[in-house]
Amino acid sequence: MASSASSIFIQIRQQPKINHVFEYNSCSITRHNTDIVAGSKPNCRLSLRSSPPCKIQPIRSAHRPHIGLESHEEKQQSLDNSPPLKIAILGFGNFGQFMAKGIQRQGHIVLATSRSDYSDYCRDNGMVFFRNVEEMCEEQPDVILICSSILSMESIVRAIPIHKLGPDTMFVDMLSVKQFPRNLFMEVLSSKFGIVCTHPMFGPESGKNGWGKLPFVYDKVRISNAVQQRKCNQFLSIFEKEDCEMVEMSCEEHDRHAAGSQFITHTIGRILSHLDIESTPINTKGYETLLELTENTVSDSFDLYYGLFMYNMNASEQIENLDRAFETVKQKLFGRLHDMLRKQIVERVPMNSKENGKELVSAGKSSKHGSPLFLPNSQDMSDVSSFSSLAPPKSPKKQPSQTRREEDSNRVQRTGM
Ligand SMILES: O=C(O)C(=O)C[C@]1(C(=O)O)C=C[C@@H](O)C=C1
Repeated sequence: MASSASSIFIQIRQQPKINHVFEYNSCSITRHNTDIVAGSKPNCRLSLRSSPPCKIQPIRSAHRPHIGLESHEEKQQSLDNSPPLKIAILGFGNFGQFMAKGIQRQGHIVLATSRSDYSDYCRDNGMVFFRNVEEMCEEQPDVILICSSILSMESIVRAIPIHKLGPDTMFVDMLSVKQFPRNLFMEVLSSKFGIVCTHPMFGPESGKNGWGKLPFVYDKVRISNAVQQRKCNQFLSIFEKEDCEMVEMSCEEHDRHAAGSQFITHTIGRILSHLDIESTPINTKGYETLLELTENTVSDSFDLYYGLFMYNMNASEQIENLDRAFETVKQKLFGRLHDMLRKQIVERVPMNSKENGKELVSAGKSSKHGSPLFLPNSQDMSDVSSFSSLAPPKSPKKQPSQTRREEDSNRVQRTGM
């Protein structure tokens, strides 16, 4: 049972070639080769009533789908002539709604369910909202599409009344990690169901101006027959037609790449957000990029970020890599300082002079030769944490004259270098 009575207005954008007529509670939905757009200016009006249970059925079909075609054109034509998919979205937050719009733009039927009630939104946008997943599954959707957060996927999938679904139902997820949903689907679903794991590498922010050229990753994990193949092709053609860059990739490979790219990006954005970086009157382009990155990152939920970490087995390694990289950069900086310091000591500071003491090496003081020395004193240097790997740790027993720098100086003196 659909949770709420809803009206859909169908507006046809161009003169269409009619391919199919669908019936929804005795109303016909005509599908055209061009767009079918739900909106407020109706060319025809449909009433979707909640009771008796809605059934969406093709009642006339111009062409039967033909699987196993040779040419790309033929395949595309066959897909265009196939009845639209009934795509049931589980998890209808910001991301689910964003995906639903694209799915609808490509002429497919969107059913949705979520913890929160989106019946008004769905009614206004020509989609059908179900307050519970049982009723949605009674509609026998072609595709069950998981758009939930990573953290809630398992409970959502386990709650699907699988016995109500038709054979050849395709399960698709759009989570930001891939091995976890694949393994879960394989564990929970019997072999008759098809599985495609996908990841649009964009979302409501990055895809707000269109999906063209944005990567869409997919892995056809299990396709058992021609009907599933057709549904899978039809589903993927949504993104092809939106001009996404289609990337077929295994779930393992995806997770490896995503940990080193998306997870690192979100981590840097979150680190920067803790610096409270703000716009200045003299922003460089690079800084503008950082500001934008920070803003985009923190506008995503922490759950998303935590999911990228917790459910991608490569993420911990990336955190460690990041830590090491930061240490390396610090050591490069302080190491250079150390070289400079040594040079100053070797070439310009009289080693046996009292001037070698704390007063002389303070910034701005002059050496015996009259040139200023801009070096921190030994105490300051040994306080710099990264420098400590270049100099031995401070020992309370040692006198200041016994720091590594001064030991070096003494060695230089002794060897006459
Ligand atoms: O566009 C946005 O709002 C996003 O945050 C998209 C974004 C990302 O850029 O990291 C977030 C989650 C998806 O997995 C893919 C991409």
